[in-house]
This record gives sequence, C-alpha cells and structure tokens, in this order.
Amino acid sequence: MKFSNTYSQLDSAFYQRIAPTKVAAPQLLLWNKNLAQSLLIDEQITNNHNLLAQYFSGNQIPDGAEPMALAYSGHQFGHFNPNLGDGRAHLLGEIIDNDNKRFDIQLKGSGPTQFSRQGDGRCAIGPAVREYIMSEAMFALGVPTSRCLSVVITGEPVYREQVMPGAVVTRVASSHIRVGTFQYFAAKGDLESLNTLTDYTINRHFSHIDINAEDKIEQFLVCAIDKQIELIIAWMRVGFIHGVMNTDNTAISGETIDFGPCAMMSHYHSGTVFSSIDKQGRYAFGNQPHIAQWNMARLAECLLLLVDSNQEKALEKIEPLIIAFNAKFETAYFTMLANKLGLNEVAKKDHQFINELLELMQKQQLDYTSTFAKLTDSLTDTDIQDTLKQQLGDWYANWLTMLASKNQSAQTAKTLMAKNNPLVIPRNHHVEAILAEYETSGQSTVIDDFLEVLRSPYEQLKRTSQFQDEPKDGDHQYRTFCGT
Ligand SMILES: Nc1ncnc2c1ncn2[C@@H]1O[C@H](COP(=O)(O)OP(=O)(O)OP(=O)(O)O)[C@@H](O)[C@H]1O
Ligand SMILES: [Mg+2]
Repeated sequence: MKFSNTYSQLDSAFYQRIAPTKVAAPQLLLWNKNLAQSLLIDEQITNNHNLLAQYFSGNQIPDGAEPMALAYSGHQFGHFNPNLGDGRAHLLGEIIDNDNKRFDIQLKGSGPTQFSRQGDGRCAIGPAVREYIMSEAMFALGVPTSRCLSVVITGEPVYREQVMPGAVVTRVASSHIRVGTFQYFAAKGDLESLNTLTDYTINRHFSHIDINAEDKIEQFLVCAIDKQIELIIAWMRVGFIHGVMNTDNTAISGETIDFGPCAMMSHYHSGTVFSSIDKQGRYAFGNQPHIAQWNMARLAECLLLLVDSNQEKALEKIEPLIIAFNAKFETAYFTMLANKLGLNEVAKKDHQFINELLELMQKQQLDYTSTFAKLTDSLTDTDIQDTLKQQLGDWYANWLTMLASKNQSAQTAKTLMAKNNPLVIPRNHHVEAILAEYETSGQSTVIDDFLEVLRSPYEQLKRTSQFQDEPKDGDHQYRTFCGT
C-alpha cells in the first residue's frame, strides 16, 4: 500500500493525530478485491487475510499511514452543532489509484477520538455490512459514492439497544471534506484556515479552477453546487433516500457518504421517509433537492467571508449562485426522468406529462423500480404492454405516441431506458433479510451472493430474479435507524 498523504500536511487545526484503539480478535469478513486492485494494493497483502484484519481493524498501522480524526461541524436536522468531527473514524491516509485519482482510506468504528463526545468510538456489525452493501450497490448503479474496502469483525461487543458484535468498516472516498468542515472554521472565525481549506479543496477536487483567479470562490461554489445537483439527480433516478442529509454528511466531492439510515423507495411517493428520527420528513425522497440547496447555502455562508470584506457586496455575488440551483436542478431532473422514459431530451411543455406519470404512480402505489423496468420491457413485450395499459391508461398510450413522434428507433429508446432503469436495487427487505441470515449463519457467502447481483444492476443474471420482488407491504412499516 503506497500512501501519499496531503491532508496531514495541513496544520493541526484540521485534525487530531490519533491512533485507532486496538481490538481483541480482528477477523476479516468482507474484502473488496476489485477496489483493492484499483488502489494498487499488493496481491501479497490482499492474499494475507490475517494481515488485512490487522491493518483494517486498526491494530497495525501500515507503513506510510498517518492516522488522524478530522475536525468538522454540522447542521443536524437544521440545528448547528459546532463540535462534531470523526468521533469513531480514523483517516489512515491517501492512495493514488490506477487512474491517477486520489482517495482517502478511512477506518470507521476504530475507537474514540477527541471528537467522540458520549460515543464509544465503535460501530456494530449490522451497520458496517449495510454500508458495504449499499455503497457497492450505489457504485454499480452509477451513483457518485464513497465505497468500502473491507469489514473486519473486532471480536469485541458493542453496546447499543442490544449487545452486538463490533466491526470496523474501511471507507474509500475522494475526500472527507464536508460542508461541515468549512463550517468548523467559519464558526470559529478562523479565516486563515478557511482560506487554506478552500485552496486545498480546489486543488484536490476542482483543479481546473485557477487558484489566483479573483472569482475563484464563486467558481468553487458553482462546482460544489453542480456536484450536489448531479448527486441528488442520481439518487432520485434509482429511488435512493439518504435519510440524514445533515451538512456534516454532505461531501464537497459530491459523493454519497454516511449510509446510516438510508433506504430505497418502493412505492413511488415523494414524501417517503424511513428514518425513525426524521419525524418531520425533512429528508423525505422529494425534499432532497431542497435540502441539498439549503446545505449549499450553508456552504455559501462560510465562503461569504472570503469573497469580500464587505458582506453586502459578497452576498450580491454569492446569492444568485444559490438561487440558480433551482433552475439548474429542474432541467437536470426532467432530463433524467426523460431518459428513464427513453427520451433524449425534454421540452418544458412536456414536464407536466412526466409529472402525470409520477402522480399516477403515487396514487396507485406503484413500485418505482418495477414500473420503469416494465416500461422498458413493454417496448418489446406485448403482455407487459397490456398490464401497463391497464395501470396507466391514456398516459401509457400517449407515451408510446410521444416516443414514435421522436426521430429515434424503438431500439434507441430501449437502450437509453435500459441504461437508466435498474433491474435490481438493494431493496430494503432483502438487505434486512441478508443481514439477518448472516447474523444467524455467520457465513459471508450470503452477502457475496447478494453483492454479485447488485454489482450488475442493469443485467438479468441467473440470480437477479431472487432479489427483484417488491416488498409485500410496499415497505410502509419499514424503519431505519442511525447506525451508531
Ligand atoms: N459510536 C460513536 N462514537 C463516537 N462518535 C460517534 C459515534 N457514532 C457517531 N458519532 C459521531 O457523531 C456524529 C454524527 O454521526 P453520524 O452518524 O452522522 O456519522 P458517522 O456515521 O459516525 O460517520 P460518517 O459521517 O463519517 O459516515 C459524528 O461526529 C460521528 O463521528
Ligand atoms: Mg455522519
């Protein structure tokens, strides 16, 4: 493993240097071979499961790693908490992959840090495996996301509502710079660190921006906003509900991070919420764009201080960028839905037509994934056409007419739809069943079989049909919990 660390070169205000706390009996449960290969991790290490368990539990620090817990703040459900930070995670360092991209390698559940507050610094096995499964699924679905390299069982109990086996999950992400990282320094009024962080972030994520440009802050904010728009569009394309879009869980890279209470939508309803603590539906499926914009406004507030010492002037420059989110999002959103319907582009006058489908789906409690998959198949399957005619009535006939009126073949439409409409997603009831099955049997093969299917979500593999069924109650009773 070849570390090439840059965050550790920032000054000590950015982190606490601290080693993970050793665990009793580390044992490798999951290892992401493909990801390890792309990170150019030696075969010799990869084949040595004992060594992997040592490294990725935090018991042994690999050469070149510089473990640290990062400082950050965050708005949690709208309330600002200045003191968050990695309370149970250790960044080991950065690795350049085979594509010349830089990635953070971070242990989560690896022991307390100065940011732990009341927490034990640990992670239970269930949430660790869930994060591994969900992030692999999201990656294969084509959604920007952090990934997991491994899950190691610690051999120690963690005390939650019940006693659970402990685990350390290793996360790989383009970086762990969050909106909350900017808030941490802005809240302290530490402009020097805020400046350093901004330049560091630009260099790391948006290196096309000229660091000496007078409007570099505005350019940076536009890039960060565009990444969030891309992210939320990708989530909504596959029916993902993050569940805890706090500013400390919003990565500036635009990757999905923190899979705590996330879930997949079954029946289409814009108000779908699964998280047990999200009583007001702040992070409901259809509210995600609004929250992403709100989070970007929090980032913008931090940046105001750097744009102009005259805050009114700064606001004049920054505010329009936040307002522009809405129009940009709308265009991207309807293009995404048009693609799901086999249309390359969409005119504003057709937005209503697309909304009508969503309204029909909502009214009739239709499954989001299955409906789009059926629409795709219906282009070549008359039985499915009949079903959809019954379910969607005139809308379905109008859609076929619309497709025919475009200058494109049915095959072109079908290809576009097949790329945008997954056949299989990590449905909540299957994720839960796999976790329960693993808990009973202790065999990781059940997880591997599930992952094999999830890694090819646009292909019908031999086992795909095992995981395509809709939940019997449409997941109306399903609840998720912050996996601390
Ligand atoms: N068991 C724990 N011990 C110590 N700190 C914790 C624990 N669980 C969560 N925290 C801290 O509480 C805050 C909010 O937790 P949250 O669940 O959003 O993040 P997380 O899942 O721990 O980490 P991440 O956002 O990096 O995926 C973070 O500062 C986190 O480090
Ligand atoms: Mg978090």
